Amino acid sequence: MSEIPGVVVTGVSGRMGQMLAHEIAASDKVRLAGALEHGGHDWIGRDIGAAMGGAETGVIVTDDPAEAFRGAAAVVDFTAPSATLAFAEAAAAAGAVHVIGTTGFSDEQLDALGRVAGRGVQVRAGNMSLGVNLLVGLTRKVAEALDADWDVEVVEAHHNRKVDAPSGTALMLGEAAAEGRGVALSRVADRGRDGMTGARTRGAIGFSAIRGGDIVGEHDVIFAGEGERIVLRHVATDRAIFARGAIRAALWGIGRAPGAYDMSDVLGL
Ligand SMILES: NC(=O)C1=CN([C@@H]2O[C@H](COP(=O)(O)OP(=O)(O)OC[C@H]3O[C@@H](n4cnc5c(N)ncnc54)[C@H](OP(=O)(O)O)[C@@H]3O)[C@@H](O)[C@H]2O)C=CC1
Ligand SMILES: O=C(O)C1=N[C@H](C(=O)O)C[C@H](O)C1
Repeated sequence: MSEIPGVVVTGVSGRMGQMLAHEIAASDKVRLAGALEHGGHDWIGRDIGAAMGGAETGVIVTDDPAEAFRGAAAVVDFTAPSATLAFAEAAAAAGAVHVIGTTGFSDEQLDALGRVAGRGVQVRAGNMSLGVNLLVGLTRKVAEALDADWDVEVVEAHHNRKVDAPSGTALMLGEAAAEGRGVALSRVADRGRDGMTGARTRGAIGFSAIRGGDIVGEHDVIFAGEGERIVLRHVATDRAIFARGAIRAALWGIGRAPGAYDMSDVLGL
């Protein structure tokens, strides 16, 4: 019988890190093989189960990626762009699948990640949930069917600790709308209205971000026409949906050829 694949969680004290550690512990398909935090974090050297306020697991939190990734089948990473770039190199060197949930990358950082994908398996998505990835397909389809008389607006809402905007999900949805219209998002995105902006540009894809309280993640894609409006909506109420998607991506990536994949590959959409 083959061994259950070992998965390392980076940023393990974070909102997603802790959710991942719980979901992996509850899974019979993967096991927690390592837990990582940055140098100086007060969880370093502690058992991850105890640090999270539960029973000991035998997995000690470390700040050394090379040590944590050695022998692991996958690394699940929901941290910050600069940390994820370093983890990409370390995961490729260790031969581990790198599942990237981190958002907020610059174009240069995405190029750098792409270069590492020549040497390792990366599965990256701004949203790992089944619902959002279905919504991406719906958005593309609706955008294909409508012309630029229909104004596209992506509105997202998140908790007050989120540091990047627009959200990774909003950008996925904007990309899908742009693809449906056959245009490059970079040419039509309208990402920050304030003051005397002038009238809306025909064909623009607009983005708005709400930040408040403990909102897990909500996304609307609005197609606003003359006399009618279509609203496609996803509401996340539990971060477990992202963690389960990430575990599914980790299992899917094992044994694949090096390259950059996303959740549509994992889910077969
Ligand atoms: N793709 C998806 O489905 C989803 C993506 N996300 C994205 O995941 C990311 C994390 O979100 P969230 O969990 O809410 O954020 P948190 O701030 O709660 O967690 C991030 C964690 O990463 C740690 N960290 C930062 N730098 C390093 C490093 N160099 N080495 C190790 N750990 C590090 C942080 O430590 P410290 O706090 O000490 O800085 C923190 O514990 C964001 O980019 C978010 O947008 C979130 C949910 C779903
Ligand atoms: O930071 C978050 O919380 C989330 N981030 C992702 C994003 O940027 O879209 C996914 C989800 O919406 C939660």
